[in-house]
Amino acid sequence: MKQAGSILIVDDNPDILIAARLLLKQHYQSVKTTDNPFDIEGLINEHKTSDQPIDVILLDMNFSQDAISGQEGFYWLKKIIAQDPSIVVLLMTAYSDIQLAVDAIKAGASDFIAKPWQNDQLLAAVAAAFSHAKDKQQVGQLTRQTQGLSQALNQSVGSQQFSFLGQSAAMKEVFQTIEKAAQTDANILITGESGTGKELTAHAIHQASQRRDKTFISLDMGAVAHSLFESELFGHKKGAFTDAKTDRMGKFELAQNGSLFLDELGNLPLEQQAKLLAALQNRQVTPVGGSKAINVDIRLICATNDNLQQAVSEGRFRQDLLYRINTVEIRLPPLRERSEDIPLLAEYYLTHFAQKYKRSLSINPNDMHALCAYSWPGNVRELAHAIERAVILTEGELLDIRTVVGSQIPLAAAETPSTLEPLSYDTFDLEVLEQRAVRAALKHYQGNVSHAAKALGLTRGALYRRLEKYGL
Ligand SMILES: Nc1ncnc2c1ncn2[C@@H]1O[C@H](COP(=O)(O)OP(=O)(O)OP(=O)(O)O)[C@@H](O)[C@H]1O
Repeated sequence: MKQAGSILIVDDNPDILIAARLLLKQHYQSVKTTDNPFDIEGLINEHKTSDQPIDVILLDMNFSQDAISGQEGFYWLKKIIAQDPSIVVLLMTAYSDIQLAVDAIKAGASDFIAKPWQNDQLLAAVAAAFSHAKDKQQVGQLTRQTQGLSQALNQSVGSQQFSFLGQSAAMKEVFQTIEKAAQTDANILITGESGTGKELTAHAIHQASQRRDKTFISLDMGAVAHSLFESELFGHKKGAFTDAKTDRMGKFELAQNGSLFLDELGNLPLEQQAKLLAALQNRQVTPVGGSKAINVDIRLICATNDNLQQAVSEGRFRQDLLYRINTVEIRLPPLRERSEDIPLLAEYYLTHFAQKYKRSLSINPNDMHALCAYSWPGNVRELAHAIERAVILTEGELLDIRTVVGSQIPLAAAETPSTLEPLSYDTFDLEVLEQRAVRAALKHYQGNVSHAAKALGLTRGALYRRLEKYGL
């Protein structure tokens, strides 16, 4: 059986080309020949975009008639190495000269063959060249992976990992789903408003999975220029576009055997959505400017604060891609719907930032109620930032909540239901009055369903049913 691999033979003597080709063709899948060294560059490029990039070149050292210095061989050898350092070059000359051989190897050739050759000698030299080529390709692949990983690492320095906390029923359900889904290789879609902890959830899934010892790679689609999506996801080959100075691995390859987290997925343009879908279906990616598909084994975790179902109905997102990525969906509730978590989070971030800024601070219980009553439109991120700001600005030992979100927090509001707007009695229709009470409570508690429900003497579920009933 022929071995996979591609050889190019360059010699100005047609007899040599025919003899070498006939011999090597019996052993290798692709053997090309040329008598003109000026063709080399074009042939390398042509093969790069086909399925069989050239692995080994057998290169004559002298092309002009009677030339014996070998200088031409050295010239073309250097050009080949500059164009594609992963190609292995075997030099050939009719003038066996030990000094030439040493110089050729110093200049980057893998070996040297004297013409006329013994067939078994040539075959042994070519086999060694192929094994050298394989090593070089692996080293190149590992170098690119290391470069990509250190780049990804640099990007994540600064984005500190916090504990993932929650004691509300909603968050307990989220934690349970994470545990269950992490055991499988299912694609997971995390939805939720900004700052609700989607990125923390993605890390938690990776950590709870069998892939925890492999890489976790994330890509913020919101921060990538449209023209670069494909290259960021699938990588690119050198020269694929103006700025592609070297081969570069995409995030799929970097996440090989690990987890790939695509944040802000709703930003992906339709054209790239089709390519992402194909990559997920085939479990293969093809770098931009390349032709060889690479097998990938990743768990995909996506996050969005967009409503993707609505994006589908508006034609901004592909239905088939949505089906592919949301095998399991985890919805992170906004903080205002789980105010039971606020004391835990506030204490956690207070301890963290007090330690960071070397302060000793506590929160007044009344102020904790105020924090719970506030609607936190920026969710946990806003709460964490607010606590940090307050730790920095507070002068005494009690955290100064006013500095946290200024006048936005209705201090002690949770304790003064008398401040609710009075109901008007132009009717005694209980349904109308109930509707007004619901509206007033929601307005007063700035949309915080838990607090409004408590003030109305309802469970949250009962309040939700009324919201639905009255179309609120
Ligand atoms: N349950 C939680 N426990 C502790 N910290 C949390 C929790 N949820 C979120 N945070 C903190 O809030 C900040 C925002 O979280 P994260 O980046 O995961 O949110 P996100 O939903 O991905 O936001 P965005 O959509 O804006 O990217 C982070 O500092 C994170 O540590």
